[in-house]
Amino acid sequence: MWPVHDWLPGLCAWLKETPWPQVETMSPAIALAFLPLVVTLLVRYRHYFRLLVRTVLLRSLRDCLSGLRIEERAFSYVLTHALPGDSSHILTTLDHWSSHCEYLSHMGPIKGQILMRLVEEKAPACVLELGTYCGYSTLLIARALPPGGRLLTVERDPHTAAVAEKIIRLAGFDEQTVELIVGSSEEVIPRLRTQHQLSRADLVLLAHRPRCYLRDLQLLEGHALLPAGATVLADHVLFPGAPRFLQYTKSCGRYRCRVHHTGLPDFPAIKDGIAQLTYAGPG
Ligand SMILES: C[S@@+](CC[C@H](N)C(=O)[O-])C[C@H]1O[C@@H](n2cnc3c(N)ncnc32)[C@H](O)[C@@H]1O
Repeated sequence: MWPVHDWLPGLCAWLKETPWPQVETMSPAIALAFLPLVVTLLVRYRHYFRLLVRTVLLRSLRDCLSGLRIEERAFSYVLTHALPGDSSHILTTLDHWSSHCEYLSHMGPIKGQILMRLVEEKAPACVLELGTYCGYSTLLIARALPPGGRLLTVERDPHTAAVAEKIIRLAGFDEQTVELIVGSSEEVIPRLRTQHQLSRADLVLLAHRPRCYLRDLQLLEGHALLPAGATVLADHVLFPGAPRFLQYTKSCGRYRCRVHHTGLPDFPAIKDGIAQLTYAGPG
């Protein structure tokens, strides 16, 4: 799940560009004159308001009413509707729940296709994912791994990780194939070699917090965990956006970069992108 403070600034950026009048000094007649502007903004940014309502207001209301977190509600739905051992069915069940019941901040099927296609094409022996959430993208990667391939996935929030663990095991992946590490990326990355026997990550998915992507990419470089030719995928590089990360990867001369343009799941009008980088080595 994206913390509100990650994406709300992006939403507000457009509104900030508008020169708002000094309300306290305004007469009602002038205030009324601004009504068309307010209506125009509401219409123009309706998709962002709808997203705000679904991801913050309705979610908080349901959390209060049910006493459960959204991840736990998603898991209950999966348990009662999906076929155990069938990762494809679990993925479509999560998509269905997100579209028809409650909006889940997962990767969704369109970006999911890009991710799966790349994993199949690159056939990585070791994959590292930062930001497991409910395990949606984890299942996509695990399904596409070559025989003997290994996936390490890192989730900071222990409650979310507990749900992801159950979904991953329900789909039939054992701990040899998919290892879930509970902890924050900046603490886990330096311990990957010694505590988790990961000497290189052939493919990395950054899906945790766009504002941490640059720091964590540099940590991976610094700990020599990226072999030359490694693929790094970074989700949400356009919304909420990771401008410093994109600028670094384009200007440092060690990455080939391409952005796949997509929309958010169920909000195609909100433009987003997934960056695909190829690491050339320390140079
Ligand atoms: C947008 S969700 C990931 C969605 C997931 N990849 C999917 O498609 O289902 C982001 C997740 O990253 C986790 N997270 C945020 N910062 C993190 C960090 N520094 N290290 C590890 N996990 C983090 C959040 O708790 C959240 O569960």
